[in-house]
Amino acid sequence: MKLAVVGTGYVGLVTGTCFAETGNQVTCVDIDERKVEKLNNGIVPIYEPGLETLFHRNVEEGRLLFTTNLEEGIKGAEVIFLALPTPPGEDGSADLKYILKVASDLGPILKQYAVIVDKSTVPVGTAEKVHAHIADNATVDFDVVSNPEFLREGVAVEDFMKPDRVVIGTKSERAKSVMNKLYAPLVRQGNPIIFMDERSAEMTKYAANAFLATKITFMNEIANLCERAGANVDDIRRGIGTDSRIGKRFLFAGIGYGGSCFPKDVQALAKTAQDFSYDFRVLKAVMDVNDAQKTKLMPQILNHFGGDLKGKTIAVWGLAFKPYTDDIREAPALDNIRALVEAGAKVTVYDPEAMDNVRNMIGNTVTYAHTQYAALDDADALMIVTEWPLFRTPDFDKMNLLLKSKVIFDGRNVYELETMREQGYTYYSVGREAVLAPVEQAVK
Ligand SMILES: NC(=O)c1ccc[n+]([C@@H]2O[C@H](COP(=O)([O-])OP(=O)(O)OC[C@H]3O[C@@H](n4cnc5c(N)ncnc54)[C@H](O)[C@@H]3O)[C@@H](O)[C@H]2O)c1
Ligand SMILES: O=c1ccn([C@@H]2O[C@H](COP(=O)(O)OP(=O)(O)O[C@H]3O[C@H](CO)[C@@H](O)[C@H](O)[C@H]3O)[C@@H](O)[C@H]2O)c(=O)[nH]1
Repeated sequence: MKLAVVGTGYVGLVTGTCFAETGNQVTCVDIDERKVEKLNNGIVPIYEPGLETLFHRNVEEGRLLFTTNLEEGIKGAEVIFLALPTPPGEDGSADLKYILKVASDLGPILKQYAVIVDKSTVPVGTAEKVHAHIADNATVDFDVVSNPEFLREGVAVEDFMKPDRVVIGTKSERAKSVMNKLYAPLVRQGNPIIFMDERSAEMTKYAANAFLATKITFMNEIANLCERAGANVDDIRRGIGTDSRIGKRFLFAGIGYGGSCFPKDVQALAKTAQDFSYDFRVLKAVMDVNDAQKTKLMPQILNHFGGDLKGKTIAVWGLAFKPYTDDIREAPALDNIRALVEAGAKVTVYDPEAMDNVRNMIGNTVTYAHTQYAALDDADALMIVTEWPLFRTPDFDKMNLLLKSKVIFDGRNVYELETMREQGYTYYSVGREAVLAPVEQAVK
């Protein structure tokens, strides 16, 4: 099939590349000239395991093209995906200006029937608005379909190629048959295409993200209670995750969820509820708890150093909002760096992928280390914010030589308490007892 993807951000690039991989002819359109130039020069602007290989294969074989010209990009396309940003507006609602602008632009340049697909995360009623904006000046027949995307950054290619399910919102039989044909190679593993109306599809996406954010937040609250009650949240995770009604995934307590989706989508769903005069109390609590959770280690850090971080150096391992991505949108690392600097600390950071993005955002507020160990040189403590695999099995001998004092504040429960005891560390984590090094115990 001939496809167009408008917007070559995370979702657009993965959508375009993966559909090219399943044999379609794809043209991706973006208004960002520099991005399109990079893509045309073979540079993939995001870090996503597995994407580059697919990208290069499909570009070389001529199935994946990039342009800044919308009219040229959609020429002959049977399906046009809108993978455009929907950032939070001032009131928390999803800002539809990018989508509706492209919808208006599409009207006069559509030359034959096409299925226009909302791939972006958009509030209930958006498909109708997109339809109206295109219809304003269209001369041909078209359908607007809601097809929300559930991929996770870092495993986006796998999520896209082997989706748990594909949700398609449309009442048009013609559009259904086009979408069925397009997705057939991806759902052959037995995972379903679930058809529904547009509004339900739009709401499904927000319900999924809000549910997962709530699940994490619930565990974070259990963790906070565990610390007070002397229980271990990791044991509780194993204890409840084995119940198939609860499930093992997304039960990891830590210093809050971040990223480009959960924070904005929970907020947008709360705003939708407000628009329909519904008081969605659970969502308000989720946002509140997550805001506080992000810097929950700060009181312990301040307390450990006697209330003041002046003259102290704190090493931070991990900046991306989660491992396997360079994305720092709403990353808890940023909140913690701000809090550490405000408390007077000198901060040295290391992340395998996200350093350039942080440098572009906060410049020289912090020192950037070349390796995880260089970050520890002369530091008074280590803070772990993102659970990159290389932080899990470090060379403790090396660490012990570099750190000024053996203190770790771990926001992602990367180490076993026993390991920390054996290594002689003072170790604070989330939802588990604090481990105090022998010398610390003597002081207390
Ligand atoms: N990032 C994710 O993991 C993820 C997963 C599922 C769903 N989503 C949703 O998908 C949507 C896109 O997210 P993203 O992270 O890919 O966004 P992004 O901000 O990374 O990329 C959006 C792209 O759209 C381009 N653009 C803006 N206006 C344009 C126009 N008029 N014409 C052509 N291109 C234009 C931008 O230049 C940018 O490259 C959002 O609604 C998001 O909530 C994101
Ligand atoms: O047990 C867990 C799982 C995740 N997180 C945090 O939750 C955030 C989001 O993680 P994840 O969901 O893996 O990343 P995203 O790439 O943001 O993906 C989410 O948001 C996307 C955009 O809407 C959806 O498509 C995905 O299905 C949805 O998982 C990160 O900060 C994680 O550290 C936890 O704290 N504990």
